Amino acid sequence: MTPAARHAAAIGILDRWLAGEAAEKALTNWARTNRYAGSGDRAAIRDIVFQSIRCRRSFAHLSGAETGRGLILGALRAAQTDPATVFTGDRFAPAPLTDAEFATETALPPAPSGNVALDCPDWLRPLLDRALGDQALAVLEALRHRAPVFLRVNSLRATVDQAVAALQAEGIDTRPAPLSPRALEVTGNARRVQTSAAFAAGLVELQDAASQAVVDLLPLTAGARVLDLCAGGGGKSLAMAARMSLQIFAHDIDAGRLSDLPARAGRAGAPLHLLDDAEGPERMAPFDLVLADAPCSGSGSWRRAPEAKWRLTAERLTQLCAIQDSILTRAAALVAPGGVLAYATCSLLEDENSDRIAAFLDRHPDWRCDLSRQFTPLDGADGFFAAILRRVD
Ligand SMILES: C[S@@+](CC[C@H](N)C(=O)[O-])C[C@H]1O[C@@H](n2cnc3c(N)ncnc32)[C@H](O)[C@@H]1O
Repeated sequence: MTPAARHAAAIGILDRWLAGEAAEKALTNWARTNRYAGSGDRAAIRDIVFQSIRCRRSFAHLSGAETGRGLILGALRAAQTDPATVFTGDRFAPAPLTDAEFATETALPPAPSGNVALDCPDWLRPLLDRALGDQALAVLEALRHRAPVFLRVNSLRATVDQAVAALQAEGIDTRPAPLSPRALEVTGNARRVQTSAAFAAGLVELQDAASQAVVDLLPLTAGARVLDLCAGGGGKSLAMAARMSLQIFAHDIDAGRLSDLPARAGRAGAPLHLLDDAEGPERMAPFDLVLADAPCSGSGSWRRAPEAKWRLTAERLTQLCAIQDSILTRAAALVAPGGVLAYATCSLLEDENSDRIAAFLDRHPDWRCDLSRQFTPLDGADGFFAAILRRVD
């Protein structure tokens, strides 16, 4: 496909996204009905679509229209690319600019500023300012760009040097990521990772470096009984299993979220025990450490999942905070005397992080917070929060 044809495809997909369809679904549907597109085309279209979603507000401003066409016209203007090279009207390319679109071409709107330039919903800005202080602008700017791809070297299968060499032999370049000793940033051929022999053999897992750093903070001791209460895909369970020999129990309110975990654990050589509803966490309690990696706004990972930035509402945030409070209360009751409750989110907002810990400590005066840490994209990876809580004897 020509670059213009890829942009034409992105316009159609963005229109469907703006009409309410999830971006992944719109991309999949497009690929199903356009089977001539190769993997390189699909990847390029996906990049155009996701970058337009990240920068929805500033791109729409630059074209004066929040439509698929408007977002792509704004993207081209932001990149200082002549729109006429894409809006050619050739076969498979977008139609030439209309008179109205061309008018904004000759009299460009003023450069975006403030929250428009930062692609930040207005209502969220005070919350981000409160959480991030003078780093807010730099973090918001970072969230306008694509995230790096990180791997975790699975020490149950390989040393870091062995994994780097195996990846290199398959043409995948990496460099150490400073946030965690087993984290690698992929610097070349990231798209080959999931089909590589190194991945199939369990040498590496895809996992954000800050997510790995959160697991590094957990005060684990060999042989401990550990519950991953909100295990989801199991990324943190697998990372804990790779740190040392533990009895790990993985649970999620949505059992479907755990469905890939047995295969992932098998590939990684990580012994995990999945807890279904019948064999629930309460029946298997107490645990030496309970990790509550709670559902959240995902504001720390808006580079990877930018739709969430525009979907989040104040009402949804209030609901999430209530869910986080109830998960913390439930988790605390599962911890053995002298044990640890670890709380984590991939959020940048204090509302979901230190405020939830403060509210928990108000409700549970017999607990104290030993440590808390906020990671932001300025640390090099996704935004994450972690707090380590202990019951006071
Ligand atoms: C942030 S994700 C977990 C990510 C996962 N720990 C990882 O590292 O890959 C949050 C998970 O919490 C689950 N969840 C939501 N409410 C829950 C609850 N009340 N109890 C347990 N899990 C819950 C969701 O289904 C979701 O899978």
